[in-house]
This record gives sequence, structure tokens and C-alpha cells, in this order.
Amino acid sequence: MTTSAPGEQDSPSTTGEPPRINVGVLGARGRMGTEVVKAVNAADDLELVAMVEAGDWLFNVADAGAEVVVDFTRPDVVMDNIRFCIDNDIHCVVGTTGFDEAKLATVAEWLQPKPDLGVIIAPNFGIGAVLLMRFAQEAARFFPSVEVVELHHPNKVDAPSGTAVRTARLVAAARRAAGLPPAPDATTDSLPGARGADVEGVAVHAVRLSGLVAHQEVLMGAPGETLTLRHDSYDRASFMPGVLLAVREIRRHPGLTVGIEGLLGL
Ligand SMILES: NC(=O)C1=CN([C@@H]2O[C@H](COP(=O)(O)OP(=O)(O)OC[C@H]3O[C@@H](n4cnc5c(N)ncnc54)[C@H](O)[C@@H]3O)[C@@H](O)[C@H]2O)C=CC1
Ligand SMILES: O=C(O)C1=N[C@H](C(=O)O)C[C@H](O)C1
Repeated sequence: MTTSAPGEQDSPSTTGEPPRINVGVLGARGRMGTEVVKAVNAADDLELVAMVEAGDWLFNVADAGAEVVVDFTRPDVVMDNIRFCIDNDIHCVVGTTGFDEAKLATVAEWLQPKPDLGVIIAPNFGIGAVLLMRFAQEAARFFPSVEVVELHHPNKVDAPSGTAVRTARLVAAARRAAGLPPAPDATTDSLPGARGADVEGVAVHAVRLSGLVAHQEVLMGAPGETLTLRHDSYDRASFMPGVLLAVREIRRHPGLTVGIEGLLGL
């Protein structure tokens, strides 16, 4: 087991302020986990009580008294982590990607016997990215053509991004609701993959490039015009306001919440 010593902490409040929320971070030494540790340590109302990495004993978070766990690990381990948190009555804020409808249904089922417990799963905690998804949903019904392009750093483990898949699903649902036919496309691929992945009829393309962090474009087209919606995360600090909002709000949102739109009042 590697170390799980928490970072610098403020002393507990003696001024009658509400008690701080005890937070554990899973994937604490990863790209996102490192940023979450910094953000929690910098927040007066939160206390970092556990940092857990691959190979660590997950019971560290329970033993340390974590009330909320933040998970930025890997798609292949996140379900086990959520199960552990639910079994141990710990709220769970999940940024790790890789959730399909079946996995979300499983988490909802696990939560059923624990009506006071919350799990928030969001493919993107960036406020701009959440707004981009909303704008894309709004615009979708006006354009016969739509494609999603996500662009990320080359160490990302999954493709397409969780955000791109969710964006495509939301856009596809808006198109269905408006009664739009499939996007026009007379192309026959001469190489498999040339037209990207098909997510409910929306083409999704994944770019991996050194120098990038996390970026997404939604391209929409109609005769004689196009609309391009683009969001750029240049720094992982961009995800922290959303993560901290979820940590602070989760006790007021029992059950499964997908995305942070509701927490933002959208
Ligand atoms: N929802 C959002 O806003 C965002 C989501 N992500 C997602 O978060 C996930 C992590 O991304 P990165 O931090 O870039 O990856 P990373 O590879 O830098 O970090 C993952 C960390 O998790 C650790 N880990 C692996 N298995 C573990 C386990 N069983 N228990 C505890 N720790 C474990 C790894 O050792 C590593 O340090 C990915 O799914 C990514 O797509 C990334 C950025 C923003
Ligand atoms: O791995 C990343 O970096 C990111 N992952 C999330 C995703 O897959 O959507 C969110 C953001 O795009 C950064």
C-alpha cells in the first residue's frame, strides 16, 4: 500500500460555523485527483481526510471518516469504488467516465436501500462544458446536420470522451423530439472509422494531440450556414468549481444525479 497521508489542513472551526465536510479522494495522485486535493485543501469548509491511489486499501476512506468521496480513477475500477462507498454510507462524486445506461441503472439500484445517500456522476464538471451541452441541445432542432469533435491530451485512456458521448445523446434526443430525419450523408467510408463513431445517429470524432487538455466542438449545418459551438479547458482548474459544488451539495441530493446541470439551476 502506498501512502495515503492527507495534505495540509486547517484546524477545526471553534467559531460556531457549520462543521467542515470530510472528503476522501480516489485517484488522488492522478491528473485530476492532484487538482482535487489542491482544491479541497484550499477550501475552508472542506477537510481532506484520505487520499487513495491504485493498490491502496479502500477502507482508508471509511476509516478516516470520509462523508463524501471524489472519484477520478479509471472506467474499469469506478463501479467497484461506487459500490464500496454505498456499502459504507459515503456520498460519492464521480468524474470518472465510461458510464452507459446499464451502469447508471446498476448504481441507481444499489442506492435504493439507502434513501439518504447520494451519487453524482458527471462526465464533465467544467461550467463551460455543461453550458455547451445545453446550447447544443437548444440548437439541435434547427440544423439537419450535426457532428461532435472532441480533442484531448494523448494520455487519455478512453475514446470518445464521456462528455462527447453525453453531448451526442442529448443532441440525438432533441433531434428525435423535433422529428428530424437522420443527418444527410451520402458518404461510403473507404477506411473504417473515417466517419467517426456513431452515437445514436450523431457522428463523434476523437482527436488526441500533445499540448491539448480537454476541448469539444459541436458542428451544426443547414443549407448556406453552419454553427460551431466550442469549449476549451486549458487547465484542470476549470473543473474544480463544479467538483466543489457537487461535494457541497451532494447531501441535499440523495439518489443518483447524472450531470451537474441541476446543481447549477439549469
Ligand atoms: N468529469 C470531469 O469533469 C472529468 C473527468 N475526467 C475523467 O477522470 C478520469 C481520470 O482522469 P485523469 O485524472 O486524467 O487520469 P489519471 O490516469 O491521471 O488518474 C487516474 C488515477 O487513478 C488511479 N487509480 C487507478 N485505479 C485506482 C483505484 N482502484 N483506486 C484508486 N485510484 C486508482 C491511478 O493510479 C491514477 O493516479 C478519466 O475517466 C477522465 O476521463 C477527467 C477530467 C475531467
Ligand atoms: O480525460 C480527460 O481529460 C477528460 N475526461 C472527461 C471526458 O471524457 O469527457 C472530461 C473532459 O473532457 C476531460
